[in-house]
Amino acid sequence: MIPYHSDDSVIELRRLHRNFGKTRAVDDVSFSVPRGTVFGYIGPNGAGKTTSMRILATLELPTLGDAYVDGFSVVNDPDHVRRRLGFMPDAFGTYPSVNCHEYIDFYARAYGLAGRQRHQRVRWVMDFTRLDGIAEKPIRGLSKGMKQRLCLGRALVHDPAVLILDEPAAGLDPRARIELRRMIRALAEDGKTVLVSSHILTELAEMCDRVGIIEQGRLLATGSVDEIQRQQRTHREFVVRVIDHRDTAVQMLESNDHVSHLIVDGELVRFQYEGDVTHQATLLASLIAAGVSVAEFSSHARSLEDVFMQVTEGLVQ
Ligand SMILES: Nc1ncnc2c1ncn2[C@@H]1O[C@H](COP(=O)(O)OP(=O)(O)OP(=O)(O)O)[C@@H](O)[C@H]1O
Repeated sequence: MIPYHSDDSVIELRRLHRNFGKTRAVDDVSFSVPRGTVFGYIGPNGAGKTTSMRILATLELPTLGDAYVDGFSVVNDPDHVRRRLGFMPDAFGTYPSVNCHEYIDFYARAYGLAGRQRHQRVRWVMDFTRLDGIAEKPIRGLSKGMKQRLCLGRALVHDPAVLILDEPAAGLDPRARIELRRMIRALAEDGKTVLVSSHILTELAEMCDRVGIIEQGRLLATGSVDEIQRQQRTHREFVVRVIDHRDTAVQMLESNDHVSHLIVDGELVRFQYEGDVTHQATLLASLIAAGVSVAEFSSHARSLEDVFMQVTEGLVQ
């Protein structure tokens, strides 16, 4: 079978749909991930991340559309896909009395590795994921961070070109999260292509080259974290402190086409403003010309969490 490649994309979702009864778990999602890059798949609970990842891992079939891993279709060539892909699910099936080394070795055998090649690969995985210090420890005694490293090790054992990691940082302490980020970046620098999910944008921001934000099955925005932040900057948050003629100020702001989400909080009037700096200057001048006493007129850049909240309110659709 000749693989399909539209460009240098190693992961590609093309108009992917997956329905469960009336639930549109994945609703017309398309994006691609170039070789050697990390793509963050971000969305709230129930957004459709796991379903898309399970389709890529050939554990679920799409209702419509297709997805490609290294050019091979998950629908038509699942065997080729499986050989190229390591999947780290969000739930970890445990074998409590098996130790870490036995677990990784078992998966190496399951992937058909034998003899010296298996020995070397298991050693590499144990070293890379820092499991070698706890090689003899039974799985039942592992911390959450150790279990996540073991699960990542399992996904790496057959040296796949593509990694699909479903919420790998969930429940990790800050140190374990930093270690995970380093490992994922090292894998990308080694040429692997990574799709990693989370419901927290800040958790992924530093490790991802690009991110996609998904909600209710629909992809709302894609781009680098900077690009997404810049797209949202047109909606800046403003705070105006009005010490006299507040009602006039509110009336003027409410009738301004660039103003939305206005909240009055004592002397403070907060709102979102969609307009460039010239419009902002005109707005301030017109408030003062109307006799409003403005003691403060300020805007602030939105945090990543604000951006996420705004995107997932559907403002970008
Ligand atoms: N096997 C299934 N049968 C019925 N509905 C399902 C099934 N799998 C997922 N869903 C539904 O599809 C939607 C998307 O779920 P999915 O698990 O893909 O979201 P998610 O973004 O991974 O969420 P979370 O962060 O909570 O894991 C949800 O409404 C979920 O209830």
